[in-house]
Amino acid sequence: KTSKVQYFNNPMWPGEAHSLKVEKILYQGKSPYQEILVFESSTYGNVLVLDGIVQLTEKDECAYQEMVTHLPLCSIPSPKSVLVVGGGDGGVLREIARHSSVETIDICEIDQLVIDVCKDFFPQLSIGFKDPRVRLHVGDAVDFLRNAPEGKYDAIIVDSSDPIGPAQELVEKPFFQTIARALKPGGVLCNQAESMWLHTHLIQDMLSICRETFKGAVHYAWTSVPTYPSGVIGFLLCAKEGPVVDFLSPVNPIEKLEGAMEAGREIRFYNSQIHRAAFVLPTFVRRELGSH
Ligand SMILES: NCCCN[C@H]1CC[C@H](N)CC1
Repeated sequence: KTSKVQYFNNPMWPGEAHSLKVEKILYQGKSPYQEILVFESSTYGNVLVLDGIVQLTEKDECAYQEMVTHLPLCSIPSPKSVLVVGGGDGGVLREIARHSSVETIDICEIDQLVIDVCKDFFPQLSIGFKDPRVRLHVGDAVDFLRNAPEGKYDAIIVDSSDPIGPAQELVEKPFFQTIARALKPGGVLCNQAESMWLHTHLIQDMLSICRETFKGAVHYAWTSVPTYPSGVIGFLLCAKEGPVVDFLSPVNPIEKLEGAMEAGREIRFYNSQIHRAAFVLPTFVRRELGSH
């Protein structure tokens, strides 16, 4: 009756696969950048797949979108201008909207079709585009950041897919240098940074690039996302030199946020304790990443 969809038999995670039971295929298409699939799963709600890689499911997207957003934004006193790279599903925008100190939210997403498809099939995420502070730029973030004014943003969130498709350039040093230039002194970057079980070499490379590029704190953090390969995903938190940022003690705790309900849904995953816990690393990771 219903087929199983195998994912992750992909060069990013050789030798492993993860299946989700498919109730119904809702959309299949191809943009100039990637293949796009949306299906209704039997236990995780609707699922978004790009080039055969699960990007999000309705059931567990809260873990990723809330952590990738609140780890940086709760680490600085009063974020005003924020940039999202990628994030075309709108979930990160929904989370940023909870921060009433934020005045402008720029988003640079390369694929208009992802935005359109998510508006049709993921209303709980695309609600993020409704916030009046959001300014959408459809195009390549490498160009966008190269042309961005110096010192414009308090926070930049790179909500990218994996570096084997359109997101390949987003893990290279020149890109991080344009991010550092676009941040205010003491500004912060949060970058999607793959799994500690699968990609410590890639994480090491990104960490050394970030330690050279950002003179403030640089930390790896992680969280649980059951439908991502190995069930966990990481984040790189980087601070530009300037007012000191201590990622491990949130100065702007989420509990204070009055905007919680404005985003059309209360917080489901993030809290101040899980913020601190995210930076606690297993021994093999500290050894392999040269724990700082
Ligand atoms: N905004 C949806 C999350 C996009 N982030 C990536 C999805 C694919 C994963 N392998 C890595 C994170």
